[in-house]
Amino acid sequence: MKLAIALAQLNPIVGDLAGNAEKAVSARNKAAEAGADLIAFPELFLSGYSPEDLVLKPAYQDACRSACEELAKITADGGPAILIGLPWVEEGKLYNAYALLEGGVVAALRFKVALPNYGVFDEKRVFSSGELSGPISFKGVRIGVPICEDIWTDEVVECLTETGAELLLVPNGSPYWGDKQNERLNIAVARVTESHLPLIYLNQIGGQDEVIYDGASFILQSDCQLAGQLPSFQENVAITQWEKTDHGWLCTDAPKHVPVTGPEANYQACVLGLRDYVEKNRFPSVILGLSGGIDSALCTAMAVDALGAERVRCVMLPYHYTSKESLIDAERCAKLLGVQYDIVPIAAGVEGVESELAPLFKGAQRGVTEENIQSRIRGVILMSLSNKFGSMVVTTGNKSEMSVGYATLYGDMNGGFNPIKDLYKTEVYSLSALRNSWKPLDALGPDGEVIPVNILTKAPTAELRENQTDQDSLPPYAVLDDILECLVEREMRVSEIIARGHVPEVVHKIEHLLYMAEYKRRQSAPGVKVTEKNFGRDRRYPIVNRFRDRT
Ligand SMILES: Nc1ncnc2c1ncn2[C@@H]1O[C@H](COP(=O)(O)OP(=O)(O)OC[C@H]2O[C@@H]([n+]3cccc(C(=O)O)c3)[C@H](O)[C@@H]2O)[C@@H](O)[C@H]1O
Ligand SMILES: Nc1ncnc2c1ncn2[C@@H]1O[C@H](COP(=O)(O)OP(=O)(O)OP(=O)(O)O)[C@@H](O)[C@H]1O
Ligand SMILES: NC(=O)CC[C@H](N)C(=O)O
Repeated sequence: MKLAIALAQLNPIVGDLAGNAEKAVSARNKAAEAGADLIAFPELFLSGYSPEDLVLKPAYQDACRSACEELAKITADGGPAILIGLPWVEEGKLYNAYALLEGGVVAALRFKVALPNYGVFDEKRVFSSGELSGPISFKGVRIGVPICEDIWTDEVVECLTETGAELLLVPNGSPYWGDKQNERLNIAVARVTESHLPLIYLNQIGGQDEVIYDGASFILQSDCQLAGQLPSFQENVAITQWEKTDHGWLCTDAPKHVPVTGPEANYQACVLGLRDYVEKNRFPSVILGLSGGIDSALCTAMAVDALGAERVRCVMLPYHYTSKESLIDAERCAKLLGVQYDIVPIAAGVEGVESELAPLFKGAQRGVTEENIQSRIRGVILMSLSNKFGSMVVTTGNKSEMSVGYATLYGDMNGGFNPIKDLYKTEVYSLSALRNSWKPLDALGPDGEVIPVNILTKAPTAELRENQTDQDSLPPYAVLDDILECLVEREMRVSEIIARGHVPEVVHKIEHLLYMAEYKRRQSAPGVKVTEKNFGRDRRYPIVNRFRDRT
């Protein structure tokens, strides 16, 4: 017996039920042409993943069900059956469901059992857990459909194996972070080893607010050999061929792409996250302040790779402290990337604000307040351009700055989305160097050097006062980033961090700054998640917090 299964690794839009159904129909048409018996879509594909609290709305639940019943009708044509995820209400309970659409009707339904409730997930908040159940029968083949988290423990697959599953097809909404693909492979290998069943791991791609899905779907034979691999960060409808042998089902043909990993994957995640945020929110274009520094240069490169140079506008906003070097570097970067570049001096704005405040500030010392006025005037100018032309402001604070509050509220923190929010400054440097020698396949920007080398080699400075460098108030970024990674990602004790060789006062100071900046992060724009613990959905700390680790 043979079976052709199409795998639709596609990019849905949350709430766009008609658009997602249309994508499903067009993928099914392709699958039909290729002679597929069945086409499978990722977790909650019809509703878009993750719908969060939207899924609690009765009107949305009804709309999802209607869209599913409409989609089912097309399967009356005898073409490929459809496996698709959607929210489903049964006896007053809301489930994360996977449906088989066959012969014009919803022929079978299975409900997710294991609801993830950690990190970026809150599924216990919105869904009821399904009962353990057996496989779906399709053309006499018993297909087990554990849904995403259902394979992260052994219980669900054990039940499917005991109830006669011949093949496992796992629909996923599995978010990207650095080493995720390895973790997925380990989990999948464990389930295959226990069950002796081949496993199809089908993930979606795309950005949904701060969370990025990288696709990278794969197929394991029952002996754990990798039988197929779909691309990372790209839509793909793959046809896979299956044959029943004496030893069970064997995948005889499937595409074998090479998955993207490491820094290249982080860069692609940032580009995809920015592109989907802009496109899915229907912005015509984006605008950034280009300072001649590395953060705004990398963000501009990412924006051009995501949207094309014609949809990216940069503005240099010089003041007295802006060096000639910055002006040259910013202009050169804009030229290399081919973006519109304007210069709008901020002196008149800054001086206007300062002179109005002069009577009130009489006798007070000049300092950070005046530095922040520069940043805020830049923010006003960028937001004015945004209002006038509809372009979204891209904000550029990296994870090191966001950690210690090294950014001005209502100033350079203005903006709608931040592609580098989860990249430490040291990674901003390494990804900038990487982009000068490589670009993603689907990048819309130019090849070769796009970030002038001088931007990579000079000392970073906010240029808010004479001869300022970031290191005046912060330890070198290599030290800062190591301490932050220990505190944020690894939740290490201060004593353990000191034992790594860091100066105690510095570690205590960074810990203090990290807690003190929580209020800023709560008001910050969302940005792409690339680590296991981002600021936003992952790391949820209180703002009022007197705890300091003195153990
Ligand atoms: N817990 C809390 N909850 C709510 N609001 C709170 C608060 N604590 C302070 N605030 C408010 O926040 C204000 C202080 O925040 P803010 O006005 O941002 O100012 P602040 O954090 O004092 O200064 C900004 C810092 O960022 C640095 N910076 C600025 C611009 C660019 C860069 C760069 O290199 O990228 C660095 C700058 O050198 C300075 O160290 C206070 O005046 C108060 O109004
Ligand atoms: N002179 C300027 N012209 C245009 N935008 C600016 C200017 N100075 C700052 N900005 C904007 O404010 C952001 C914060 O910049 P700042 O120079 O203070 O520190 P930074 O975090 O080191 O960033 P960068 O590396 O881009 O300079 C910049 O990324 C940029 O978007
Ligand atoms: N949507 C899910 O259930 C995903 C959970 C799973 N642990 C993952 O991150 O891939």
